[in-house]
Amino acid sequence: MAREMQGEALSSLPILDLSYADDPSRRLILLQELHNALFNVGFLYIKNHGVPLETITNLVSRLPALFNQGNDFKASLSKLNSPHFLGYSGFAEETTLGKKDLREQFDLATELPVVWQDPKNHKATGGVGDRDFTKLYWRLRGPNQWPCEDQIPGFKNAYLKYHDALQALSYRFVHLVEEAFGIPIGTFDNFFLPHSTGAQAKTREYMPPQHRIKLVKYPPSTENYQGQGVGAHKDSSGWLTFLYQVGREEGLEVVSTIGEWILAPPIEGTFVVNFGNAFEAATDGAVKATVHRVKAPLSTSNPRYSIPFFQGLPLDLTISEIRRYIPESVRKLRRESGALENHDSVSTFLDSRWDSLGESQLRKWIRSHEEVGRKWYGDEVASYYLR
Ligand SMILES: O=C(O)CCC(=O)C(=O)O
Ligand SMILES: [Fe+2]
Repeated sequence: MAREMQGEALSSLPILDLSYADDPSRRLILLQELHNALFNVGFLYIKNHGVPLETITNLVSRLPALFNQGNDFKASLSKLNSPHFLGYSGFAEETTLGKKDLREQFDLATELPVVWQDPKNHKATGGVGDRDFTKLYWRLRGPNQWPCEDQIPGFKNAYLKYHDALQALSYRFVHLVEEAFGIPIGTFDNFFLPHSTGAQAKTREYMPPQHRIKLVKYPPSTENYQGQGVGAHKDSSGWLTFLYQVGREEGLEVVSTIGEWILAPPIEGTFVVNFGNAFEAATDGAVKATVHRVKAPLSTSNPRYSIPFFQGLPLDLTISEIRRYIPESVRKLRRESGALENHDSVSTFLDSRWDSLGESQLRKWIRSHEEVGRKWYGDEVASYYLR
């Protein structure tokens, strides 16, 4: 409790109590706070979110053992084994803004089979209905690489439970966003749920998406300066992000509305929620994908662990399709407050080549893991996306 109060005092970001959603006398307060967080801040905490503490602890308690495994274990789960960019990437292997990110990570996702069809073996119309599974971006979808059960006992089960709880939370949260947008609850269900009856007439059926979860470790710095855990960025892996910050190690910072870095410290019992590039693009910038970064822990600190859940979208969905669901009353909020920011990552969606989520995701993954991209997609494809 003391910790929670300290955190709340430290952070100037809004903390929304999701239990208000079930209380008719307070629901409106929650929706007003959400409206403010969506359109004026772009970053928020949620508490009383309904994810059982045990579900979180079961996964979190296995992180030290997972990251303490030796190089052979980590190499056996390397992302290089996976055309889906799922698996381990080592310390300082990623760069943001031209600098190494001082973190290591396991990328996991919704456990799903491969759907991609190799055009060499299938006709180009080899999809189901109007879906063409020979499109290269479908190759992003596929199963996880799992550690051996005897090496990290209970890991797979703990991960799957955590995934399902976060998926459910994310869908529930999207319903609140719909309400805050003033559109019927369930409008976006078509994107997430199989055979949903959706609140609006369907344009077409989508395949429920694959969500991504990163398990991240930021070790204490070995030098006397504080390096970059991850450089300033907007999230590009999904629609909404639900971040769990483990323990008490601070480091996450967010750009405020007046352009200053503010701390987003861990607050017990909360998730941090923020919005990805696709969300910013779909709302014409009315809801911003807020820039954030993580400072590496000091040499005297403990390691910092975090678990971002990136809510996915169907790969064959386009930003123009999503825009059709966003009312003018929402989109004009941005236009009233100024011009669209010229961020490459958001304006990417304004280029018709990357308009589909699949194209933009394939581009993003190849650009951040070039070696994996070249290995599984070939030099010609990699060069196309790296241009
Ligand atoms: O580790 C964190 O707290 C944030 C990580 C993050 O922003 C990301 O991986 O996109
Ligand atoms: Fe992020």
